[in-house]
Amino acid sequence: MTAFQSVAVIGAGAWGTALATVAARAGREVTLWARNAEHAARIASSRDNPRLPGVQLAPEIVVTSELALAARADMLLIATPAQHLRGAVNMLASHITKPVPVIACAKGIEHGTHKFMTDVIAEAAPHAQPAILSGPSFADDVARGQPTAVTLAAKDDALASQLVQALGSPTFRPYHSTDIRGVEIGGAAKNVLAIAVGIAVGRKLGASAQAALTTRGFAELTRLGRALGARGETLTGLSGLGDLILTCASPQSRNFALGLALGRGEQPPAGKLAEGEFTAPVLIELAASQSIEMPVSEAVASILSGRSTIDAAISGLLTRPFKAEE
Ligand SMILES: NC(=O)C1=CN([C@@H]2O[C@H](COP(=O)(O)OP(=O)(O)OC[C@H]3O[C@@H](n4cnc5c(N)ncnc54)[C@H](O)[C@@H]3O)[C@@H](O)[C@H]2O)C=CC1
Ligand SMILES: O=C(CO)COP(=O)(O)O
Repeated sequence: MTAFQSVAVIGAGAWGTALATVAARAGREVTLWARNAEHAARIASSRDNPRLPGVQLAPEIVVTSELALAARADMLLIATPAQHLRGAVNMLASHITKPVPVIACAKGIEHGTHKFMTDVIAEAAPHAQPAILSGPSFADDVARGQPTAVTLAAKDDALASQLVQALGSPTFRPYHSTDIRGVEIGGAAKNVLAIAVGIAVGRKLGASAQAALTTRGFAELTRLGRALGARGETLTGLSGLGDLILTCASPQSRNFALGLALGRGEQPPAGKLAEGEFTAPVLIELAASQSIEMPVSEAVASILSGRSTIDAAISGLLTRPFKAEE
């Protein structure tokens, strides 16, 4: 018997919808909250969500736009885009009057503050018990019940374990951890690096370049992680290397797809959230504040901001001084 019988998912996009399905599969009572009443009513009656086409919502999932209803749950999953997480938690804060696990499911770093998602939760809802869920998991795969494994971290290991018990099932396997920061860094940085790799593939630089860029991307993710106190096993685990491998290898990733389009000189896919676009500038600010070199992420940020052309950025990376591998 789990301590967390009911689950509310805040944000009814692709990931929120997939996570609602996960929680229902694990036997929880599930509420999926959409901020738009019309959108909620449409999903509630059609049992599908245009953000996750072809996936039928289990009949027992309650879809609502009433925040008070969702906020009653034993645990809350926040599945908005990273830059909207504070707004969502601010709305919930007055309902969180006792310790309740609030799990960040977004991947990113807040603009302006350089804060990671669990820090934003702690600040916006002081009674919340912040946790983070991240790892190689496309919403579509997860919702269809394809096997996936992720990391779920909370400050308290016993709590992280209980949350894993509440959400886990044979096809969705969370591994518990207390390395919150390590999990957050992997999820945020891999999106930026996936844009870089997508650009290289779009420019037809070859499979060897794809492997080299992914690996050097991992080296810079690790450098930042170490500087911010992340554990090595987290960085090489599901939420670090695992998610980087997935996202840097598949056009199913919206970040990779954005890079691919840029590399080919095409228009990026419309209406698709690519978090790396928002994370890139804040990631390099954060790295600079720690005196950490992140040349691949820096190249992505300069291309996205128009400070550099793709060809100049590639040439800049290829003509860096030779150095020891680290
Ligand atoms: N789609 C995926 O495969 C995965 C996505 N994620 C992460 O989940 C987060 C959300 O991504 P998706 O669901 O894919 O994006 P999406 O674009 O499909 O959906 C985002 C949803 O958030 C809602 N939203 C925006 N601001 C809100 C607010 N203030 N309050 C409540 N709802 C709000 C939007 O209406 C939309 O329904 C991102 O950080 C992404 O990196 C993580 C793992 C997998
Ligand atoms: O985070 C994800 C997979 O783990 C989803 O990747 P994209 O946001 O690039 O689609």
